[in-house]
Amino acid sequence: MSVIQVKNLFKVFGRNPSRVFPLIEKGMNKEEILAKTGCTIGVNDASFEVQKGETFVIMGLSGSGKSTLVRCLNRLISPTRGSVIVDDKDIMDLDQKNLNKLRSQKMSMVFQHFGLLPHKNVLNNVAFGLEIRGVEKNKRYELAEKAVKLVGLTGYEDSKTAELSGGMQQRVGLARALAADTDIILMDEAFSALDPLIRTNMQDELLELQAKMHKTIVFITHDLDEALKLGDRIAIMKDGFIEQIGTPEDILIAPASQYIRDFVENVDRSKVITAKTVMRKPEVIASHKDGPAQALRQMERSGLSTLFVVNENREFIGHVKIDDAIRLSKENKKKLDEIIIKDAYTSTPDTAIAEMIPAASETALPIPVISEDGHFEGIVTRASILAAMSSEGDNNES
Ligand SMILES: Nc1ncnc2c1ncn2[C@@H]1O[C@H](COP(=O)(O)OP(=O)(O)OP(=O)(O)O)[C@@H](O)[C@H]1O
Repeated sequence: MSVIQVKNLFKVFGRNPSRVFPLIEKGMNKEEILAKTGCTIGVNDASFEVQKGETFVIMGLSGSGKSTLVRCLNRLISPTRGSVIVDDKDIMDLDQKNLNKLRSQKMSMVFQHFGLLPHKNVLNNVAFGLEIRGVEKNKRYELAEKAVKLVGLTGYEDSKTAELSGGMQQRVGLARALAADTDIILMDEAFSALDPLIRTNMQDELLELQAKMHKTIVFITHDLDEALKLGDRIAIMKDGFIEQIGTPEDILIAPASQYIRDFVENVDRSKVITAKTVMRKPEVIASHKDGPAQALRQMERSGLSTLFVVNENREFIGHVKIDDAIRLSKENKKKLDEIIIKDAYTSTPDTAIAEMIPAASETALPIPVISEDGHFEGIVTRASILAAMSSEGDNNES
């Protein structure tokens, strides 16, 4: 279910912005339009939807339009054209009162430079948004304390925010958004001012929090690694345009333009590409009801020395080796059960292929991919991992 829908959104800065549209239609670019009219295109025809519970990252270099776009979502910046629908309401139709309500109850925002009140202590900063909303005192401190705990700041409630490190100040900013308990959180370069190590910690914590809370997050960053790590989907912007929207894997595997291809060239693909993308259906599998003779016939026919075994619900049971099947068949045993090896390495569809590399190298066997409910989804081979890791596997002509 989409909670934010952005349709053909434009933001043009400067006087009389409407004169820019015929020039855009003529195909003039941002620089030409700036030279001719003095107007700057901040966002150029952006359209996308953000799904409930999704972390949607907007990524691009400095000046590409990310901040402008995210500020159009809560009308901190007024779009020149287009619409932003939040929960079925066009935010352009809201009066000031309802707009304030949207910002305090529906979409909170975490800023790069924290936006805290330096003379107030941590708890009061976190409770501040609730105070504005008129939440009764006991309740707002209860909610604020809960949020402080969530971001790991217990014990610092009485500290002045100005005395805290950058990382801790950003935790306060995040706690404030969490205390407000809005469904949507907009995060504008929220981790960009932090030292690398603290930044990585904050990213990990956001992922952990998000796994529990399932907020809808729009996260702005100029950092590709951060985008790939946090985003369920990523929109990459250039000169106000959205060049591509896709999952991290989509963007690495099928970059939509040369610009994106150049951008992602040096990314460690093995950390982003998952088993789901490289797996294929196993052509030959055995049923747990088969006997050793049947399994041996399957192996001979397909030239395999190992078979994966499933039950009648296609749940993965284990694998059977040819030597064991021969032994069992010589002993005239009827059931595979006693030679099924159950503790082989398996993967889930969401496992990054980087994690599978040691197992793939060690066993040289395909790795079974098992869904959460135990179903045998497919196999990943060493060759498919290697192919996915090299950009040779890309599906493009150039
Ligand atoms: N108030 C403004 N008046 C005029 N031009 C503006 C204004 N705000 C932004 N712009 C221009 O709009 C374009 C997009 O800027 P924006 O700040 O959204 O980019 P960004 O991708 O967020 O960059 P950064 O990461 O540097 O903040 C830029 O060309 C910028 O110069």
